Amino acid sequence: MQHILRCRSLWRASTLETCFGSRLQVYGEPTARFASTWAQDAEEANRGSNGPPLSGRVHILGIGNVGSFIAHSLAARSSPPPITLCMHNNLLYNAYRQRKESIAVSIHGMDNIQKGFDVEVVDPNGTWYPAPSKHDRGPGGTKSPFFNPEASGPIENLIVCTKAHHTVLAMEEIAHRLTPESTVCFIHNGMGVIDILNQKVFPDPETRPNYIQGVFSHGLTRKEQFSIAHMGVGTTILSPVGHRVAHLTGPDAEKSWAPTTKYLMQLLTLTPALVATAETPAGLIQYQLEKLAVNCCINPITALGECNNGELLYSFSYTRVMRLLLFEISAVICALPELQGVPGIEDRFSAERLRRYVVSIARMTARNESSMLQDINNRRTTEIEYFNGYIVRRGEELGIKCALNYMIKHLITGKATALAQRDRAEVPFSHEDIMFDGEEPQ
Ligand SMILES: CC(C)(CO)C(=O)C(=O)O
Repeated sequence: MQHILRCRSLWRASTLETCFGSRLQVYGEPTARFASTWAQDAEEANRGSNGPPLSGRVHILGIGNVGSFIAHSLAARSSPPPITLCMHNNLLYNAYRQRKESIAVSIHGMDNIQKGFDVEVVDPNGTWYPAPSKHDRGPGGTKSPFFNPEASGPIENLIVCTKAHHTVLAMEEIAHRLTPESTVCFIHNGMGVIDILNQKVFPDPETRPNYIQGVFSHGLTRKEQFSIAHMGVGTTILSPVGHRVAHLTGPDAEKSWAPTTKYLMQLLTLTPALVATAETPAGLIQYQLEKLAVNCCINPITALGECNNGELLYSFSYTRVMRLLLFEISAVICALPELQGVPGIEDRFSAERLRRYVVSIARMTARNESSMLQDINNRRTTEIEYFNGYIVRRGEELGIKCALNYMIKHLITGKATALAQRDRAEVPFSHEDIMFDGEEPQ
């Protein structure tokens, strides 16, 4: 019998299966889609539209751990699309040049290096310029991309991996290059960013780009700038979201997507290293809320207690605090208007089920320092406004008082402020921190 691989639609019964497991089936002939290149995918996504052909280029903004991993994963495909890394200053670009214009991901201690990315850098006036490649610069060539006379043009596909609190600022710098035909895929922890973005950057629904939102759960740690270690295989759950997306499932939903959205969904779900799957908007929000509950408990308690994730499980006091926070979180989630009518919500988001979920994640990541503990220790802004702050805001809308989440939010902001004040009195400002973290100290 001849065994040939054939693909299914982007939609899957369960996002817990892995990308390969679900997508490859032993059937008949290989379909064009599975065997296709990015260029064929771009052509297929554009079929039937009156617009110009798609270039298939993917821009990535926010080249931290997640952004580097996504850029690396796309470049490692058998058919890598053209990729542009968008850098927010010259220091970051120089750091990239020092890394020989490559991104390294280490898996089980073995570095896999990917090259061939294009780069654009924004100047202090907000104009983006393509950085000259190694070949264009020549020996001893110019160090600054700003010498390039040609400003960069419109963007078709943008993946934004900045942290929640940087996203609006970062988008303000690039919004003029996005059109209603563009698609922006947001991947960050926390919730509520798109609402703020719509208020501040894209108030007019007609001119706003299309959005995809992702929930990312791969375990990554940073070795150096543009060099990360992949510690645990997770998933990337994706769904087009926003006012243009029909709340349907299956091929009917795909028909309502813009060509760039179809292309980006196709490209990401067919990038093996991402283990990416397509969900409905209602499905995605449930994954986001589960992750939010984890982040509302593990992140602030470990940041206040200065302990790793596993240590939370061996303290009666910390587990009490977690339980009490989860009562409020569960009450808010179960009352959210966007979830009303979705079957099983009260069971999935009961305080007890969320507690078991949080405990399982704390156990799986026992030796990790949470991202909030790292942010606090490195004097970076925390994501608290988009974790417990989001619960408090949604609770206020629904008439549910979340006093404990409010208190936790202020304990974190208070701690960050006190540490910043202490540092200002004691430690001189260092330019190296900006260069290597890509983030300004608070
Ligand atoms: C799940 C958790 C808490 C793992 O450390 C995380 O996502 C984070 O640190 O932000």
